[in-house]
Amino acid sequence: MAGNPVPIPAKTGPHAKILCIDDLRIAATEKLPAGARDFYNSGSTDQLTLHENTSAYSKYRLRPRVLVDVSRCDPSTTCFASPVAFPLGVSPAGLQAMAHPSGELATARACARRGVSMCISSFANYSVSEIRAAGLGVRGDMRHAMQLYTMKDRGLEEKILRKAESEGCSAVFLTADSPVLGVRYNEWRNDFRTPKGLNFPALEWDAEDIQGRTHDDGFMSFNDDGHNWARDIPWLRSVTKMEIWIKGVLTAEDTLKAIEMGCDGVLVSNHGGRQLDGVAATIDALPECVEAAAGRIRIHVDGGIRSGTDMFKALALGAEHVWVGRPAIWGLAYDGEQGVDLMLDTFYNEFKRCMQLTGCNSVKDITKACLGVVRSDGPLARL
Ligand SMILES: Cc1cc2nc3c(=O)[nH]c(=O)nc-3n(C[C@H](O)[C@H](O)[C@H](O)COP(=O)(O)O)c2cc1C
Ligand SMILES: O=C(O)C(=O)c1ccccc1
Repeated sequence: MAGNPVPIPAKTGPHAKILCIDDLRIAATEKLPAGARDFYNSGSTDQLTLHENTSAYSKYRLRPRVLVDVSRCDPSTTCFASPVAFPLGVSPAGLQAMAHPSGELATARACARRGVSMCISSFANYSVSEIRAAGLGVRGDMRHAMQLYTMKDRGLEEKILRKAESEGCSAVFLTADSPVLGVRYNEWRNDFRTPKGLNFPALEWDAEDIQGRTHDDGFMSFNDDGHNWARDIPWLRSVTKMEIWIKGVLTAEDTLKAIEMGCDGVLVSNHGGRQLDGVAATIDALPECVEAAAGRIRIHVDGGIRSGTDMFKALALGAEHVWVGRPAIWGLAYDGEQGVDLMLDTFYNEFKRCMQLTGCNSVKDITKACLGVVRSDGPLARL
C-alpha cells in the first residue's frame, strides 16, 4: 500500500509538530537571529568534537530483554542526594535571556515542574535568588547547583560561592576546562557582542560595562589561566560546604586527581565542544573515567545528548546522571518556559519508553549488559 505507514500526528496545538529534540533544534534555530543562533549552536575550531559528541552515540546498539513485566517501570533516581524524576538536569549555560526574556527563570520553573535539577551559570542573566525563587515557587524541594569559573578575582569567586550557599544551592560545578576561551570562529565572523539590556547579577559589573563586549574581552577576561588543583580545590573546600564537582574532566588521570582532592563528583564534559576542539566525544571519554573512579566518586556526563536513548546509553556506560545544555536553550528560544517543558517531557518520555522496551524497571537495571557495539563486519560485540 502506498503512503507512510507511520501515522502522522494531528497538526493542532502549538507543539504538534515538535516530536523530538532535533525538531526543537530546527524550530528554535529558525527563530533566532544569526549572531545568537551561531553563538548557541556552534563549537570551536573545526567543530569536530561538537559533531562527534552526538554522532558517537550511534555506534552503540541496545541489547533488550523481552517478556519482562515493565508495567511499574520507574525512571526516578537521585541527584545531589535528593530524589529526581529521572536522571537528567540542565547544564549551566550563560546568556539565557538572549534566547527568551524569561531566561533562567523559565528554565528553573520548567525543571521544577518536571522534577529535575538545574545548574546556574555564573553568567546567568538573573540572580541566584531570583532563579532559586522561581524554581522553589513551583516545587519546594528543587535542587540547584551553582557553576563557577576559576577567576582572577578570588574575592568575586568567594562572593558567588557564599551567595549560592546562602541561597540554598546544593553543589558547585567548578568549570575546569576554560583557563582561556576556545577558538570561536563564529563569534569572530559575526563580531558577536553581548547584547544591550541584559544583566549579569553574579558578576557585579554594570550592565553597561559588559554590553557591547566580545567574549574574549568580556566574560572570559574574568577567567584565571593560573588555575590549578593544588591552589583551587583546597581553597574551595575552605570556603564552602556545598558539594564540589569538577566540570570538564575527560581522562582517568583527572578523575583520580578529583578523588585525591576530595571532590564529590566529576562531570565528564567537553563544554559542548566549545573549548578544545579535537578532544573525544564525552560518551567515548566516559568509560575510562568510570573505570578510574571504581565507585569512589560520582560520575555524571554532558555533551551531545539528544534523546532518551542517548541518556540510556550514557547510564549503561556507567554515568549516574546526565545533563543537557543546548536543548534547554532551544526550548527557550522556541517557546520560553513551555518550550523547556516540551524539551524535558520529550526526554522523559523517550527515556522511560527506552527503559520499558529494553526490559528495565529501574535505573539500576541499566548496565553494560544492555549495550553492544557493531564492528565493521562482525556480529554485535558485547561490552
Ligand atoms: C550557549 C552556551 C553557554 C554555555 N555557558 C556555560 C557557562 O556559563 N559555564 C559552563 O561551565 N558551561 C557553559 N556551557 C557548557 C554547558 O554547560 C555544557 O557543558 C554543554 O552545553 C553540554 O553540551 P550540549 O550543549 O551538547 O548538551 C555553555 C554551553 C552553551 C551551548
Ligand atoms: O560560551 C560558553 O561556552 C560559555 O561558557 C559562556 C560563558 C559566559 C557567558 C556565556 C557563555
